[in-house]
Amino acid sequence: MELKLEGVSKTYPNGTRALQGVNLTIPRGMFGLLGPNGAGKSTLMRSIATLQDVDAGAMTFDGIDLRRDKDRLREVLGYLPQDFGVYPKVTAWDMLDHLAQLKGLAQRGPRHDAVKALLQKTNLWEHRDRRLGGFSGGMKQRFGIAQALLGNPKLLIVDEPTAGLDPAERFRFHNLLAEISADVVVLLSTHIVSDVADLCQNMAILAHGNVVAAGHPLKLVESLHQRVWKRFVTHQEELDALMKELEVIAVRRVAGQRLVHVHAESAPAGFEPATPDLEDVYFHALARASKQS
Ligand SMILES: Nc1ncnc2c1ncn2[C@@H]1O[C@H](COP(=O)(O)OP(=O)(O)OP(=O)(O)O)[C@@H](O)[C@H]1O
Repeated sequence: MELKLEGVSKTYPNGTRALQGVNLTIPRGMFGLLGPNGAGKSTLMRSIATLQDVDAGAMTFDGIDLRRDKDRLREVLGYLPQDFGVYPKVTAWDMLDHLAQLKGLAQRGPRHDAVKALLQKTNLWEHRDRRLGGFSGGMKQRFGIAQALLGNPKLLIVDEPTAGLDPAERFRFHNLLAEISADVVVLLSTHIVSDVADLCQNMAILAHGNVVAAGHPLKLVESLHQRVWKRFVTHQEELDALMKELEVIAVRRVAGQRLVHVHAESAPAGFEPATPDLEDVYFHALARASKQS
């Protein structure tokens, strides 16, 4: 069971090339799709969710041709969109029950069993009679996952689900996704690097509609071993000079100071070795991509 994308391209009518020949193989488990704003993540998510058409390329999931058999894909798809809205005056139970009916769960008994199981799974059972308008951001996102899981999907797409969640809610949401991903393909789109570092067995980085890096997060980090160097800088002029001379991949704030990470085959003067992490992989891939474009 895998999702396969080959040469997927999409240009909007205004000429924006949102996807430029995307090739990806996405196996069972959590797959993280990282990219900055405008990289094309949502375009790709909506296209896989059969909500919009691509111009070229092939997309298949478990023997289903996504471009031809949209209805078959929808039967096995769960989708939590980026802008998931809820009816504020409706209770969690009533809303999920209604959505379950729309999903085709016609018989009351089995439907109620499914609704109950999903509210329990997402830790919302005790809040079932509360109106959705009173839910916190994290509770709304967990409700979003409950509705996406109706009908036991085999492919679950979640688009930027943790934006705006506090650390405790994010942690809870991560645990929920990790639990679900044992049985299904979960495609998580995000611009938060630590979401992918914490959760995903496989990942890709998208920039300007292109896949600029893909693989196992730890292997990608390993590929930068002894190639990332760090140094604190105090003055802007120092930083400007480094930017000109070296391949600066990130400037972070650490305890109020600026810490520069550069990519180089050996230590530049004044730099010491840094232990690379997924942020280095991400910024290095983006820097390489913007140089090439
Ligand atoms: N309906 C549209 N018409 C024209 N251009 C669009 C449309 N939707 C998206 N775009 C453009 O396509 C590119 C990719 O957008 P997309 O929303 O897929 O990126 P993203 O990676 O999901 O970014 P974000 O995190 O900001 O949602 C951007 O340049 C965006 O402005």
